[in-house]
Amino acid sequence: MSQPVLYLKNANIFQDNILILKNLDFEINKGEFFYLIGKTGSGKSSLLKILYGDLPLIDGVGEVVEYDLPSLKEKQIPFLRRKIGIVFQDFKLLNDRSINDNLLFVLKATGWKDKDKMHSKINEVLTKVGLQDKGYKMPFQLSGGEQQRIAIARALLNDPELIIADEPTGNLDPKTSMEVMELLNQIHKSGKTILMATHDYSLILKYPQRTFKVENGEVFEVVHQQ
Ligand SMILES: Nc1ncnc2c1ncn2[C@@H]1O[C@H](COP(=O)(O)OP(=O)(O)OP(=O)(O)O)[C@@H](O)[C@H]1O
Repeated sequence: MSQPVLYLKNANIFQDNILILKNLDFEINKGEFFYLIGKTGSGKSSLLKILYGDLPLIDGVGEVVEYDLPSLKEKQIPFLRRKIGIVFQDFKLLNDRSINDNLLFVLKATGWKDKDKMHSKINEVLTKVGLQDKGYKMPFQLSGGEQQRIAIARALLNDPELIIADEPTGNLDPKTSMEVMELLNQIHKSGKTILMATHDYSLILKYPQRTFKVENGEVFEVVHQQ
């Protein structure tokens, strides 16, 4: 039987006491790949923030990777984030250190201690994204597409149950966007659950997956025409 990695029921999402999304009701099962589409300002990021604990769920019920959202405590958030890999539009790499040190920083911050295990994990995730020979470089020495692949490698470090990608191709040219999509697809095929927000319909047409649309404060599933 399929198992939900996340669900929201009767959820209303607020930013600064303003209702942004109402009556959300959806679930994502293990191994699925979902898009969240919608115009700028429609509320995609707000919805994702609820899911990774950056915004509290104050109205409605929901669970993400076995964490109950309405009762989520501040001190649980780092543990929730270990089970979720998050990829942002602007990569969010630390520019004052090498790629290896960026990855090492995350491992240490999430409780890893054994040096050999950390090095082999870094090698494993860099190999997954095809950048095993770039670990010694500084982020600014890499192209935008390479930086995003490093950000995806970073998201994989703790073997997350869910990957949340917020406009991961938003800063990339069309060709590089396709390369990042190929990589996300490959990661999906390896068994990961992915939820990706985008406003780029051409990506969805090229890589069709189940799609939720955010519009006029509501979220509903879009049925693709075959
Ligand atoms: N921290 C905040 N405080 C108050 N209002 C906010 C905050 N963040 C977002 N909003 C408002 O919430 C609404 C939804 O924003 P959100 O960032 O979720 O949209 P989005 O669909 O992700 O758009 P984008 O693609 O531009 O990020 C917008 O009207 C925005 O102005």
